[in-house]
Amino acid sequence: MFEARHTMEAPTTTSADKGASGGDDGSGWFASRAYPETPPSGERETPGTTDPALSQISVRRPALEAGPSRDAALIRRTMAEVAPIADKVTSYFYALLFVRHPELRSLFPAAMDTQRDRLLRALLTAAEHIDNTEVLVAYLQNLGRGHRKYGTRAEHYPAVGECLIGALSRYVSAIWDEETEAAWVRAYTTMSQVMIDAAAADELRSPAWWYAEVVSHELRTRDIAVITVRPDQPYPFLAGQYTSMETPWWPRVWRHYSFASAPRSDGLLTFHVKAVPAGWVSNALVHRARPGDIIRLGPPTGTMTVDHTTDSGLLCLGGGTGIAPIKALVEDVAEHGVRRRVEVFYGARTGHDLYDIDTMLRLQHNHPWLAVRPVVDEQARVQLPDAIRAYGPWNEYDVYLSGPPGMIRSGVHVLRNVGVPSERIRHDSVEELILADVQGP
Ligand SMILES: NC(=O)C1=CN([C@@H]2O[C@H](COP(=O)(O)OP(=O)(O)OC[C@H]3O[C@@H](n4cnc5c(N)ncnc54)[C@H](O)[C@@H]3O)[C@@H](O)[C@H]2O)C=CC1
Repeated sequence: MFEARHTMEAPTTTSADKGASGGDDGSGWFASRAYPETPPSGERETPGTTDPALSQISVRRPALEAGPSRDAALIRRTMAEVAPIADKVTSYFYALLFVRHPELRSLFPAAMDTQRDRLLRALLTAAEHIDNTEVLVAYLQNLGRGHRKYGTRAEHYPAVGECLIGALSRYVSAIWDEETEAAWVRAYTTMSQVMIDAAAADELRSPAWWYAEVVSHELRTRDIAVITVRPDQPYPFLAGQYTSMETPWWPRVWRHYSFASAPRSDGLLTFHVKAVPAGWVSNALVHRARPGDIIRLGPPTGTMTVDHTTDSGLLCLGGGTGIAPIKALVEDVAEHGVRRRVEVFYGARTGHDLYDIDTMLRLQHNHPWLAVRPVVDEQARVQLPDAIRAYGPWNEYDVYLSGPPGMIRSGVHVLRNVGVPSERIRHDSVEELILADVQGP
């Protein structure tokens, strides 16, 4: 069996679960420029610190030239080789991990099918942005914070890194050489350090997860429920963000749901859940959950939030349960009290599937700046994104897309077509959405 020739460096900050201090400074990444102190819009976090442990990391990080680096090229080449055989590589990786480190098995769900996609997605995303310090560091920090709820600790990262390199070297042996391995060791060490630091910093300000009690459960259609929960402690978030949820029936299986309301004074959180075929978590939430049940919530995440520094109009497209965060955004605009035009196109397959239309029409009734336009597939001659062509112009609007991945893709296409600049278009990652509805085996 392959043994990594380079030893994984031990993390430089102490474990996230030991109350270590740490910051979110991602300086010293592949490029020479420093990571900016202000995170991308919507990210709520404290600026980077000058923790001595971190300056130590900067020194130890690879000092590479700005621009596309040799390491980045080698990593991209590996990932291009891995892509067509991703399933095999990830299966082998987990086999290696659980044989060498059986104590880590309990951190993962009993059924590993969906987990496999997650590792690969994380790697592909990291490889894709390896030359874009800002995007990559923000992504990894988020990943590090999100890993706290799994019970991940700093000392787990070297084990994962060794098995990852073991799996890669075995399956891309044709191009694997010492230089490639050294590039992976450097990249993984740096990436895991960003995650560890972000987790440690997050530990100082918020719990790894929240317990929440279901306080109401309303079946709106045969397969859609509106569920309201009360977290056991304050849960700060922004309208337009989403969270991860674990039910008592499927331990360690987490699924993403958007907040369907802006933050409320009573602290309650509402979600719209559609039971998808073989979707374990969604079926449990729709058909099994009842008031009194206790679920777990991960931290809030996502950047599909309203920029309150401008008064541009908002164009919102919500397809199916994708209307949930759109409703939260409308409430957010209403609470800020600034008169700005908000146009919502709400798409569904049938009139019956417009399960939240009464709420949206009530909001329209109360707010003269809001227009809500239902688009029902079986009545409209065009699909949701195309429906916006009959209105506009939209090039001065900030646009929010929320719904199935196909709708997001075609929505971006239509919007670009009608002249909306890409920097004005916001939506959650399509990959996240695909994972949100992941099927069981
Ligand atoms: N529950 C939640 O909090 C959230 C859910 N989502 C995602 O929204 C989706 C909702 O699923 P369903 O309610 O079953 O929606 P659905 O599949 O019934 O689609 C809703 C509407 O979106 C439009 N649409 C769908 N596919 C399209 C395509 N390829 N091109 C153009 N328009 C298209 C159509 O107008 C359709 O009626 C899921 O993928 C879910 O992950 C997104 C954000 C939040």
